[in-house]
Amino acid sequence: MKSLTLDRSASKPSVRGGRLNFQPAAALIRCANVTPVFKTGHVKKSANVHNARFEKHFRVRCQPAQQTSEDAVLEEDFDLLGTKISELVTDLNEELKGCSIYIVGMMGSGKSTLGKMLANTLKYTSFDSDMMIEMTHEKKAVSTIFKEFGEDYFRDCESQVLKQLAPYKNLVVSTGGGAVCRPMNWSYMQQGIVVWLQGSPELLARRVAKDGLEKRPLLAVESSGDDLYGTALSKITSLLEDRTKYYENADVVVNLESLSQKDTEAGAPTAVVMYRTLLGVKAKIQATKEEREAKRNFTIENADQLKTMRTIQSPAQNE
Ligand SMILES: Nc1ncnc2c1ncn2[C@@H]1O[C@H](COP(=O)(O)OP(=O)(O)OP(=O)(O)O)[C@@H](O)[C@H]1O
Ligand SMILES: O=C(O)C1=C[C@@H](O)[C@@H](O)[C@H](O)C1
Repeated sequence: MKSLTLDRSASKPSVRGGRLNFQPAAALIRCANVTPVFKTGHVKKSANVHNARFEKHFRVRCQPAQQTSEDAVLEEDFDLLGTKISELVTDLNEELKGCSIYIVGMMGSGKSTLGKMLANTLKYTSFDSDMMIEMTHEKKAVSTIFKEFGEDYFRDCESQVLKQLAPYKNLVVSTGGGAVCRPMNWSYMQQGIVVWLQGSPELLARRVAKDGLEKRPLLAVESSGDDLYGTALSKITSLLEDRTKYYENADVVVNLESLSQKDTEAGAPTAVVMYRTLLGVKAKIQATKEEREAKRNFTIENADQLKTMRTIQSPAQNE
């Protein structure tokens, strides 16, 4: 299989056979001074990695970060919101044990914005996969990389970045909107807790239209005339239809809509989104613990239960 070698000094990335090499991203990670759970290369698995893999098979799917009537109050009262967030963070710092958080969602859902705030709050290190790809490509923008090298190449870079981040703890990683579409990327992201920022196409389109579509190559291609909102809305609607099945694999779903009249257009403020995220992460950890406990305490209580269980025959029985 051909692989990419990205060289900081090369004007164009080269493609050659052999092992994948993505040194520039590794350098960025080293600069951030974060510690890996295990070293890449000779994989010496620590107990934490083993646990992460173990839990992957017993995931509690899509823990929704429920909105409550209290949310509306918190959107109006940021002092109270700050207190609630501090309380949650104190609890979570104990329970997370450094488990990384991966943020997924469509363009404009606020992954980069939330990622920085969340990392700051949890005292984690924030990484933005789009930004890492840009920094390792002579500071070429994502849209330029799409134009010069194509989407497939960009997706390979994205997978490489996620692969390199996977062994590390204490990270908040804001992923690219399309990262969820490659199954391999899930094996990297599921080393941590995956949070989906879910917003309506209308909300997302309003946000990206406000930014302009140029820096989002999948929207810019389709851009027609001055109706940025209409262009964004139709493309986002169709992308979301294709991608929802992938986003639904997330551990936590956070609704971006606002409950307050004044934020209806823009969506819930980032601090509120962070509060919902922390609540969802806490619920996910709790649900995983309960699930594990239930498996540990599993007992056969009556004969009916046996009918629904698969049995494995020993070789002697087969003879
Ligand atoms: N909670 C929020 N309320 C209002 N606007 C927001 C909020 N969060 C982000 N935005 C705005 O939405 C736009 C997109 O945000 P951001 O770049 O963080 O999203 P993203 O999910 O990382 O997007 P992309 O995948 O396209 O890079 C920005 O203009 C940002 O300022
Ligand atoms: O939704 C997508 O496919 C993308 C989202 C951005 O974050 C970038 O990763 C890129 O523009 C592609």
